[in-house]
Parts: sequence; C-alpha cells; structure tokens
Amino acid sequence: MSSAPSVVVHPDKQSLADAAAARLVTALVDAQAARGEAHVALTGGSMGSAIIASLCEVPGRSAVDWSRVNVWWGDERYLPAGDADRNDTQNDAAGLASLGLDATRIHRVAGPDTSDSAEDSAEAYAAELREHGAAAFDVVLLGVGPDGHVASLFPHHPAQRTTGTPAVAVHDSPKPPPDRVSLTFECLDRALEVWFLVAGADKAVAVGAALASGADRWDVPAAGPRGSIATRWLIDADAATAVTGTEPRHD
Ligand SMILES: O=C(O)[C@H](O)[C@@H](O)[C@H](O)[C@H](O)COP(=O)(O)O
Repeated sequence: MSSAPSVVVHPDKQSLADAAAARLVTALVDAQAARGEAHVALTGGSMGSAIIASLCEVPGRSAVDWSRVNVWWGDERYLPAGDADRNDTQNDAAGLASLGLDATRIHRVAGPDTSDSAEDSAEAYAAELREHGAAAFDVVLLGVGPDGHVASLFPHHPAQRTTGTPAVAVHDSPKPPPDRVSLTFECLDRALEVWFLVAGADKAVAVGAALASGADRWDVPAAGPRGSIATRWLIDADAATAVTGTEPRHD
C-alpha cells in the first residue's frame, strides 16, 4: 500500500532544511521507540548536505540515539572513497561525523578503489541491505533534479526498470559523473516514509510534473516512489510555483 503525497511549502531553502531536520529527529525517535533502531537513506545534491548541516544544530537532536541509526545512501556517484564529488563525502563535509553515529552503521557504496565495477559495487550494496534487513527504510530522503530524476533513476533510463534487487549500477547518467549506483524503485517503494526535499526555481517544473495527476515515473521518476506510511514533498516557495491540483500547506 502506498500513501498519497502531501506537500508542505517553506519560505526558503534554509527554513526547509531546518524544518526537515526537526521532522527527521522526530521520525528517528519514533522509529527507535518502535523498532529499537532506525534506518535512513540520505541524499546527495545541495539539499542532501543542507539537511545534514541543519541536523547538527537542530534542538532536540540529543533525543535520538545516534549510535543506533543506520545510515545509507539513496544513490552514490561511482568515484573513489573521499572524492569530493561523492555524495557521502559531501554529507561528511556537512557534519555527518559530528552526529555521533556508529561507524559500523554507516553503509557507504563502494567506489572504484574497492570494487571492480559499478555492477560489483551495486551487488555488494544490495547484499549489505539484505543482510541488515533494511528492506523498509524508516525514512528515505530524496533530492529531485530539474529533469525530475530521483536518486540516480533518470527519465527514460533503463536502470529505472530494474527488478529483483534493491540496488543497481547506472551508466550514462545525464548528470555527471556518468557511473553511479542507485537504489531501485522496488527498494524505494518499500520505505515507510519517502521525503522529497526540493528548493529553487529551477526545480519548479519538475515538482509540478511529479505531482500532476497521472504523472508517469518513466517520464518523471520523482512521481514514482511513495512511502507506505507517508510521502512528503517538503519544498520551498520557489520550487512550489508549478504545483497544481493540490492545496499546498504553507508553514
Ligand atoms: O547524486 C546526485 O546528484 C543525487 O543524489 C541526485 O539525485 C540529487 O539529489 C538531485 O540531482 C538533486 O540535486 P540538487 O539538490 O543538488 O539539485
């Protein structure tokens, strides 16, 4: 079962990041109360780092037992560990380490320095996901590209159609770098909550298209993933200008 999307519009990118961080603290506390630990998939891109930076400052963050938070990535650029263009490196630079996570629960995607190919890396990541039983993330955070992509699932790209595994190698990505590893729709669809974090006028058309009734994820991947409990579009006013047919809530 999947939940219908809800939309919350924040005045600007910073307030969006701060509010999403506060919301994430609550979601992680709730997940730990219910299941003892929490699994969250982080995102790359500008919002991915913005929410980490906000998380490091948000009041109430000490209510989370960070040593029992499992961190994954919705996608990773297939580059060596520590490369400045990797999503995890950018999240690290935004302050991930200062949260007090247990290093053994930070699940990074292998790059070309420790794997033979993006396929091998995706396979290892899929095995790790299965081993940790993270078939259903508590929260998946997703940025959205101006073309409507999420994670590394791009419009009309065959990787979108992968089934039978939670992770896939992606080649010929239209957004550099060309080689990536991504969670599959099948995996994203099992999340309890999916949160889209989107700021900026350059995303307005993609947001409008993803939320339009009858949107097809083959054309607009962001129309695809839905959480079984909640599907939240947490966006700023600039990204909200083409949303029609729903009544966005302005915080
Ligand atoms: O590897 C990546 O680049 C991503 O994970 C990607 O899916 C990103 O989240 C969107 O492209 C939005 O990125 P921005 O927020 O920077 O526009």
